[in-house]
Amino acid sequence: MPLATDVDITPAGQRPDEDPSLAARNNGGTTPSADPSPPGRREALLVLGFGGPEGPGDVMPFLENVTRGRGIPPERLLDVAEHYQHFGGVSPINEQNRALVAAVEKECAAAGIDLPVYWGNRNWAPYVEHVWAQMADDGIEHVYVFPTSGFASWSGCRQYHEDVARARSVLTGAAPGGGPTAEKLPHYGDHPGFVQANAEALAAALAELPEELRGRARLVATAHSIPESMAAVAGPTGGAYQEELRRSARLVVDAVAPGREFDLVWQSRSGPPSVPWLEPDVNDHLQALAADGVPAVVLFPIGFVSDHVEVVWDLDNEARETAGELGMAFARAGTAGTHPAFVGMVRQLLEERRTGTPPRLGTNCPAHCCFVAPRPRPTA
Ligand SMILES: CC1=C(CCC(=O)O)c2cc3nc(cc4[nH]c(cc5[nH]c(cc1n2)c(C)c5CCC(=O)O)c(CCC(=O)O)c4C)C(CCC(=O)O)=C3C
Ligand SMILES: [Fe+2]
Repeated sequence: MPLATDVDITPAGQRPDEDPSLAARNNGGTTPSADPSPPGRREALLVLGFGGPEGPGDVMPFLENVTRGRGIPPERLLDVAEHYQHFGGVSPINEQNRALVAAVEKECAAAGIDLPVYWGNRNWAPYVEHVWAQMADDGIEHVYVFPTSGFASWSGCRQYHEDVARARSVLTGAAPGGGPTAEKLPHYGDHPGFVQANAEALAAALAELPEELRGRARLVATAHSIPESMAAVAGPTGGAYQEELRRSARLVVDAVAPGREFDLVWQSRSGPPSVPWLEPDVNDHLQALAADGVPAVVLFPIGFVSDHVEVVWDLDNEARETAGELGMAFARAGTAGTHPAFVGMVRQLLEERRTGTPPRLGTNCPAHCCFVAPRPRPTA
């Protein structure tokens, strides 16, 4: 399948360019149909990930892909590059997504669903653009897109729609219509499979604490901070990022300790200090808890689906160190990963759409939903 020239000549490490007109396009071309999957249509599932570097030389080009045109200061990039270099320049995220794909393939096969599963990324190879061309080549006519993010916001939902639209827009030649049609699967932070995977992890983390501290430990959900301006427009009526995360965390805590108090705080803030992002930061929050005499904390990163760099660096190193300095006991719950309940959820979301369950939030987003205007790209 030939690709548009500007994509073909994209050097390794540089993401194929974005088409700014996509930002104004409803849904990025991923509107689901209300009908069930027609018999005989050749379909696939695409696990759409964030992407991450696979070696020291990949780190800076990866970071440039992620932050292109987003006004992130160079000092911040150098700082984050160091986090990646602590892991030899390799993010665990790609291996984790490969494992998820393998688990979902197995799950689908066991359920008698005969459908290929592909994997593509926004910010690193295999780029979604190239996987789209591959799927077109393989004769796929329709793709269900499962993003590795279950919540609203430009970063967590709309950008995945835009990734698909970009991938479709660069296809030429044999598939001038953009190759297979596409639909994104819905938000899943409140799905019983996601909740069960996180609840079991939270229970296990709580059990790591000395017994006498478990009852007094504060349960603290974390998610990626985003700019306040992005949070204000998340979802059809705004504020959906925090709302969905809070609901998800509530369901997880209730599955472990019904009605128990918890906090929702933010991690991994980026951007210049002059731009307000969601607060409090998890480290500041630990300070406040310590000042209140809280002796122990259990963090559960509800906003992420695997233990990637944001989790293993920002929580297992930075937040753990903060807690240590404050004399608080610390435990961190694992993410959904390849928990069977989470893998089963992916199959269920797919089956629901194939049998015509009405689209839910995250599938058929209205035009203004989560919309963040692209910044002008820096000129060379
Ligand atoms: C809401 C959200 C999620 C959850 C939803 C989802 O999962 O999609 C998420 C996930 C992730 N974020 C990740 C990494 C990064 N995010 C960055 C920057 C940013 N994230 C943002 C938001 C989010 N990010 C925002 C608003 C920015 C500022 C730039 C912009 O306005 O777009 C930067 C730039 C450097 C910096 O941190 O400043 C990096 C390196 C990784 C990969 C980890 C690995 O490699 O293991 C993952 C899964
Ligand atoms: Fe991020």
